[in-house]
Formats: sequence, C-alpha cells, structure tokens
Amino acid sequence: MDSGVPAVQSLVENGTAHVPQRFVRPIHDRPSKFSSPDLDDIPVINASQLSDKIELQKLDNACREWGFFQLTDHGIPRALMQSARGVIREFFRLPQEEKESYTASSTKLRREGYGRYFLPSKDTVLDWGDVFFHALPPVALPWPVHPAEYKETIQAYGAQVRSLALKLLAALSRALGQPPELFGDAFGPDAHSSLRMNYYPPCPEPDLVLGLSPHSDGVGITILLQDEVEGLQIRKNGEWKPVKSMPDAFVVNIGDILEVMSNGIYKSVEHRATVSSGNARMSAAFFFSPGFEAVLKPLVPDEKPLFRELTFREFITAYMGNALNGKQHLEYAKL
Ligand SMILES: O=C(O)CCC(=O)C(=O)O
Ligand SMILES: [Fe+2]
Repeated sequence: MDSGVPAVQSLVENGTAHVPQRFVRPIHDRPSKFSSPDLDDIPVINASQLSDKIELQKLDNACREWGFFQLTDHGIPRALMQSARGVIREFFRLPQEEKESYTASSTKLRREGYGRYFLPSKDTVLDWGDVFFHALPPVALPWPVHPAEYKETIQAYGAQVRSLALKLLAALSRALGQPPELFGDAFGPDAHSSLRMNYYPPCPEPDLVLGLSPHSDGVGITILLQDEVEGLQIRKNGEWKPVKSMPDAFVVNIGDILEVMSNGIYKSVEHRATVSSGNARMSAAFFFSPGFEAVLKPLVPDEKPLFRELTFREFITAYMGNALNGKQHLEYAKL
C-alpha cells in the first residue's frame, strides 16, 4: 500500500499481537483522552416532519449547536441499507490482492480506490482502518466486479441517498429562513456524490490507535451509514462524545462547505473513529459536494462574510494534499 505498510486487515489476519509503531498515536491523541460519555446524545431529527416548523427548528438548532444529528424516517428502505452494508462487507472480505487491484489512480483533484488517504509525509501516524473510496459512479476506477451485486446495490443506494441529500439541502436553506433552493443552486448542476467505505478490523491494542484521525469533512454534507458496532465520536466542548448506533437512522453532519455557505452559522464539527479489540466495524460516508467549478462563499445576506470566495476545486485540492488534522484546513478559506 501507499505507505509501505500492509493493509490493516492483512496485519490482523497475520495475527499481530502488537500494534506496529506507525499506528501508535501520541499520548494526547489517544482514544481514552477526554472521552465524555455523559454529554447529551446528538439530536434526532425526523426527516418526514421537516415541513413542520418545530422539526425545522430542531434541525436548525442541531446544525448550529452540534453539526451532527441522527436522521430517522428518511424513506430509504431498511433492506437497501442492509444490502449496502452487505456488499461493502463482502468487498472488504475479498482476497487482499483483488482489493488492491482497485488501488487509487491518482489525480491532484481526486483519488479514488482502495488504499490509504491523507498521508503527506512518512511521519504521519496511520489509521487503524482500511478504506475504499470512489465517486458515484466511479470515475477513475472500474466498478468492482465482486461481490456480483456491488454495482447494482451501490448505484441504487447512491441514487436514493443523493435525493435525500438534496432534500436536506432544501430543508437547511429553509431552516436558515432562506428560499429552499439556496444551497441546491449554489452546489450547481455538477454537484457530485462519492462514497468512502471504512473497514476497521479488531485491534489488539485499541487504546493506542484511532480508526480514523480527527477531521471535519471537506464536503457539503455527509450522510453516514453505520453498523451496530459503535466507534464514531464527535468533538463537543473540547471533549469526545461517542455517537450511538441507531441501525435504521443515518448520522448526518454538516461539511466544511456548508459552514462556508452558511457563514459559520452551521458548524462542520470535528469527529474521529475509535476501534475495539472484539469487533470489526464498518461505516460508509456518502459525501455530497458542489461541482468543482462552483464558487463557494457565504450566502446568508446581512452578515459580514467570514470566508473568502474560492472554487470547490481550490478548496478540495488543498484539503486532499494535507494530513487529516481537525479543522485546520478551513483556515484556508477564512477572510
Ligand atoms: O467511521 C465513522 O464513523 C466515521 C467515518 C468518517 O468520518 C468519514 O469517512 O469521513
Ligand atoms: Fe468524516
């Protein structure tokens, strides 16, 4: 793999009793630090009630205070969510060699494929997780041929989650007191979707590692499918708060682009994934973003803009070129 270190799954299959040094986090960055299970859980929003003022108000509050919420009653069939989880798990179960035939073909703009991401230097600490990432449909890769249902399932899943993302953008525009098309129009006709599939094998020393480094998402909005194993944590008041697994719900979070477009009213919040010694975990983040040439800027009138104008291409090129490091990259867009 790109870092010269094998995939986490192969390390685990070879029976590693200790975590290799490249994965060991500095002490201040370990999962036991500042974990706060006692904070409130993230808000739960009912997607079928968003025409109702009270639910819209709850959504507004969730995006201002948390940047994260669980979304229930979203209309995506449970069976489709289950099939998506199923084909993703099966993809990660393929022989290592077959997965590695889908390693990233690299462009400055976007990398796609199976492999490690966000590794600007050989000193970057590695995450205890394997990743398969591609646009929907894949652009730089062929569709995986195994499992046989991968393409059909992920296409159907991607199309339904994309419509949900558009509905959410309209609701967020309304929640800010703006016309429903505000964000959708700003994302433009070339708005694009991608899927980042994360597989976190069990770890012999889970307290020393993270499955995914702290980051905010450099996208418009993220709609996350989790399984029943918990691991996602979000940063709230300087502490890390675990997010519960609600198998029929999606975890939705505001990405950096909506933070820019809402002029900081809605927050893209830092999050990370922890791992456990007992269970493997999977998640799949559906990212929805503006077209590459779309101009990003604050869209809320009557406010002093906090961010400068830049294209999504400019933003994502800077984001992909660095290590995942909290929200540092958003400084790049600040005035
Ligand atoms: O695995 C998770 O729960 C988090 C995934 C995530 O944050 C991402 O893929 O951007
Ligand atoms: Fe994320």
